[in-house]
Amino acid sequence: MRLMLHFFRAYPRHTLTMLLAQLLAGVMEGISLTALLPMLNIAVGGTKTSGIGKSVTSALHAMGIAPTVPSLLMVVVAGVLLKSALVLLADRKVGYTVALVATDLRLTLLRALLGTRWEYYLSHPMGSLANSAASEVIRASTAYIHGTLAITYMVQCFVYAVVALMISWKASVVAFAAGCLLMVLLNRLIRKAKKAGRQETSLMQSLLSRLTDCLQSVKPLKAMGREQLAEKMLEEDTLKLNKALRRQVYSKAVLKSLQEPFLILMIVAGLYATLVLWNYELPTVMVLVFLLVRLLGEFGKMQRKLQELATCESAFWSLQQKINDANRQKEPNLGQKKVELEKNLRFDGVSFSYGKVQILKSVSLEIPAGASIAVIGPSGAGKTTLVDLVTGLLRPQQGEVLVDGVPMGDMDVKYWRSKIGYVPQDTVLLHDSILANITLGDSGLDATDAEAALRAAGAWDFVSAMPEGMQTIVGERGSKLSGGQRQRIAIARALAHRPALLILDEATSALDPESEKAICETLASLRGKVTMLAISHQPALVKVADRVYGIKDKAVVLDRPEPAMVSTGG
Ligand SMILES: Nc1ncnc2c1ncn2[C@@H]1O[C@H](COP(=O)(O)OP(=O)(O)OP(=O)(O)O)[C@@H](O)[C@H]1O
Repeated sequence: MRLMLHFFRAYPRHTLTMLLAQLLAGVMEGISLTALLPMLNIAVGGTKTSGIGKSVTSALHAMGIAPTVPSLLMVVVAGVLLKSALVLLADRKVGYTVALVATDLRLTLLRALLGTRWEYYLSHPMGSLANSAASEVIRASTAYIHGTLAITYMVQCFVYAVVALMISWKASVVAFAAGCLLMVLLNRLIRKAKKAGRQETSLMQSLLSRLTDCLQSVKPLKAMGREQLAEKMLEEDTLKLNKALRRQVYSKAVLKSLQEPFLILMIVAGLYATLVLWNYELPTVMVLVFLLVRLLGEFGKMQRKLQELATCESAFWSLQQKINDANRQKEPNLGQKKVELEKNLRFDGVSFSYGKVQILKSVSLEIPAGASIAVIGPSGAGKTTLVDLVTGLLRPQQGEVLVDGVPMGDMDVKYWRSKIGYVPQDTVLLHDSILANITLGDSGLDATDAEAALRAAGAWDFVSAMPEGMQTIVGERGSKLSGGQRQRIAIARALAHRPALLILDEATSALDPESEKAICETLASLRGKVTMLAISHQPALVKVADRVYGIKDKAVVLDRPEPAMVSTGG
């Protein structure tokens, strides 16, 4: 029920309306039930009506209506109809709230995930995050339905209990004791379902993160005939998941099957007590038994809903933990200054370590605006790390990265990044049109901007030759294009918003010499129009650079051509 309190705080208006409608529906049903008593009394030719039944007949008298079988039946029917209308209102509110809960959870999760530091993505499996946005959100919002239904049945039980209490306190006390006994006996099954639900949550996370990894590398796996290894890995989690689901189904089935015999037992005991031990009149016995059946029936439903709530609850808390985790790792945007890269980009005594492993030590270098810079160095030397420091995805432990003299800490980093065009080594295109892959949904860019970017990237010839031109769908991860074509689209994407700095992170290393040569020519044509920072081992790309920096032993040295401009760390 902690979850329902949480929902109540988050959606007080929706939850209150729903509860109020349920309560009124319960009262309506209560009225129609109490009208049964005098009605049955009259029907069986009884002379006296006492207790709650008398209140109903008095109320009818006060309204100028004679308490006859038809008028009392009208009260019963009116009560039931009003109850149905109120239940409809409550159900509609629940449905809307569930959709709202799912939407809010998804948006909160997405905002939290997209706002985190870069390091967060390095340590969290993507499949598990995708699972949270898809299945955990559904399970968490379903928990709201189960929780509200459990409350609904609780309200109904309360109303039946009050009516029963007004008819016979003895019978009510016995029924209440029976309810408590049922609760204690079956609570174990609810705990079991909760445990199985937690297992389902963690197994789904593991399964989906493995599945994402496997699907991302399905080509090499298939090419090497190793897909059965992935299958084995996934099969293990799937079988464990099956076990957890079976445990859930089993505990649900046991709960359901135990409830019915208990109900029959209680009715038999109730009939015996009211007819034989307490000698109640037949109308009273009939109404009490009817109430008992309804009360225990609703009680059983409440338990089943509590059990389902327990199974889904873990998805909500897991989701909440991810949102809190991501928010704790929110990327700070401390500064306000907007930089354009009009003068230069500088590293001033920058040192960076991943944990205890130092990658760069006291690096100082300058990238003048408009220059084309290449950074070379052996694998693992720290080239990508250097680029991540330029984009502000990583922050140095010592020293400063400055743009036009403004330190990163004083900059509006998001604005700075909007001035960057970034082309990674492995371009992942969206399964969408070429146009959409270039504009990325930016409303400030249209087909003309995309065409200009495609021309600048040397991609216009092959795009315009396609039957559907820029509307051509590129396939999953751009699989319908060649590596060189994908890379040109990626360059066009990076150029479309007219960046001040174009970063190429090993952008040509996966290409054949022909495609590489063509791309280098494109990059040479951009020289002087945009500041370029290219990480590369490729001689072709190094040749088009004005300056080449080399990373060696954690330091950056000028490789060519102006050694005086660079100072290296010791
Ligand atoms: N998130 C990380 N956590 C810990 N160590 C890391 C992390 N990212 C990179 N490293 C380590 O930092 C070093 C530099 O990595 P980086 O990716 O910057 O090298 P690189 O010069 O770009 O290499 P390559 O040319 O192979 O891409 C490597 O030894 C790498 O193992």
